[in-house]
Amino acid sequence: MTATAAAPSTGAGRGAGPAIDASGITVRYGDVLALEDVGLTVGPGRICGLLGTNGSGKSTLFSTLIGLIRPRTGRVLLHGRTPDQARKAGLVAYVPQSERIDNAFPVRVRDVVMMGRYGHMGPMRRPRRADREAVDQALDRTGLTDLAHRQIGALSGGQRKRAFVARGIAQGARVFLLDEPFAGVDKGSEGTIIDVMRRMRDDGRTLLVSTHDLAGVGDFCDEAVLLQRRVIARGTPGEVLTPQRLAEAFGLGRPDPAEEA
Ligand SMILES: Nc1ncnc2c1ncn2[C@@H]1O[C@H](COP(=O)(O)OP(=O)(O)OP(=O)(O)O)[C@@H](O)[C@H]1O
Repeated sequence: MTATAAAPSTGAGRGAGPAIDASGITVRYGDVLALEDVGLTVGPGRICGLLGTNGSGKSTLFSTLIGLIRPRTGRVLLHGRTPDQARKAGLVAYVPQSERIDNAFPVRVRDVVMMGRYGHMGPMRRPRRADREAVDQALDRTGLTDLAHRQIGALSGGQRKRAFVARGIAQGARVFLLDEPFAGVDKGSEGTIIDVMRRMRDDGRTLLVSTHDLAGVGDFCDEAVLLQRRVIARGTPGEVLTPQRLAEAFGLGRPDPAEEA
């Protein structure tokens, strides 16, 4: 499946073309075909669920969207910019499954969120009032104001995820790529993360969220993509999460050495 063609644009707000526009993406790791002709278009202010079994290519797609992997074929535009341009402009934030943070590392939540402002500061990285205000707003948006002075290592997994989302908000990112935000968090934290995501969408930000939580997808996603090396289905959660399509995705999830060659 390929993406809807759209004229590149330089804007990053609502109504300025797709926030995420990828087409014809093929990625190989040696002999392993990880993504094949993948297309994805997500409009501004939308939450899109990225669904697929282990090994279906979700992390590879994230890495491609953020420019860490150069696809063999295909094209990615984020708000009309290449991944490198979008990253340099701070337009995109990637929240991986587990941040490599040493729990004993003495850094407060507020410091982590302030890191999102580094691109806005001079070489001395001395925060100005605008930086402090952006951090306060991001902490508020993610419900972390009361934990701002807590050590990052003293947070729960869900709170830590919110701290990294807050860093992206402070940075001014418009596109968020969230890799398994619910992994290892309890139901209460999951609800809080969903509230945060909805608020971000209401602010006009765009979220691509990989998840195994198929039951919850209809609750918080406007649209969904079912990935199994290729795009098997995309549309509303109701259109995508049909028993037949899920069976297809999970059936295709079994290794097929002949196809991987
Ligand atoms: N560095 C690598 N070298 C070789 N093969 C890789 C590499 N990274 C991923 N793969 C393979 O590419 C395919 C897609 O992997 P990817 O990590 O993108 O899947 P995923 O959907 O994110 O999986 P999970 O849900 O387990 O995180 C898999 O077959 C995987 O084994």
